[in-house]
Amino acid sequence: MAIAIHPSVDNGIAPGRDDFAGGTLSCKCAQSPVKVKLSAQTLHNHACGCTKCWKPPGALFAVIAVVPRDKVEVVENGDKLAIVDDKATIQRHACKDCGVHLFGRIENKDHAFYGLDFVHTELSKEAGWSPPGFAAFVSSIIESGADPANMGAVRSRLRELGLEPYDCLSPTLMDAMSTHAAKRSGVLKG
Ligand SMILES: N[C@@H](CCC(=O)N[C@@H](CSCO)C(=O)NCC(=O)O)C(=O)O
Ligand SMILES: [Zn+2]
Ligand SMILES: [Zn+2]
Repeated sequence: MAIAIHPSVDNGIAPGRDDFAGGTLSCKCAQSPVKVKLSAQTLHNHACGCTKCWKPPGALFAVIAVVPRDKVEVVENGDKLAIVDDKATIQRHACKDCGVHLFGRIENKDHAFYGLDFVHTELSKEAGWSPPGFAAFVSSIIESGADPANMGAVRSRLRELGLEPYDCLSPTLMDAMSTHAAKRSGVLKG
């Protein structure tokens, strides 16, 4: 049996829709779920193996994308949200009852990704979200208890799904972070 990565990718990855303009995320509470409206398509969707991103029960990876923060609006039951760790770079706003993360926000204005919120589009009923394109922080699954001896098989399965595995972010995103740092230090002009 193939290694289960995440329920939204294990049976094939649904394609995105070019004209897709957003949808509503709901937490897992049967009563009074928290709802967050996203008024844009997401970007840079990826599987993430880090210990901090929310994963559904049994999943090895989270699936997480970004969306401009001004396109994110809490529309129902926002009083149930609390920040998981206010010292983290990404402040994850989670439902206090079911534990689902509705959005993760960077408040540091100097961060390369300031202005983008992190979201899990599997929490929406709408179809057409951008599909995940790579896997980040793959080695980090060991920090959540995955068997180090199984990492070859995990990386093979990710490649089979078209999710190139990296142990940090993708080269595109790492280049964006380093470009931001080089501009801030003055090494790069412009
Ligand atoms: N080994 C650590 C890595 C955690 C980590 O650096 N996670 C990244 C990616 S999260 C979305 O892709 C990150 O930027 N974290 C900042 C934060 O979470 O605040 C681990 O697994 O914990
Ligand atoms: Zn909830
Ligand atoms: Zn993560």
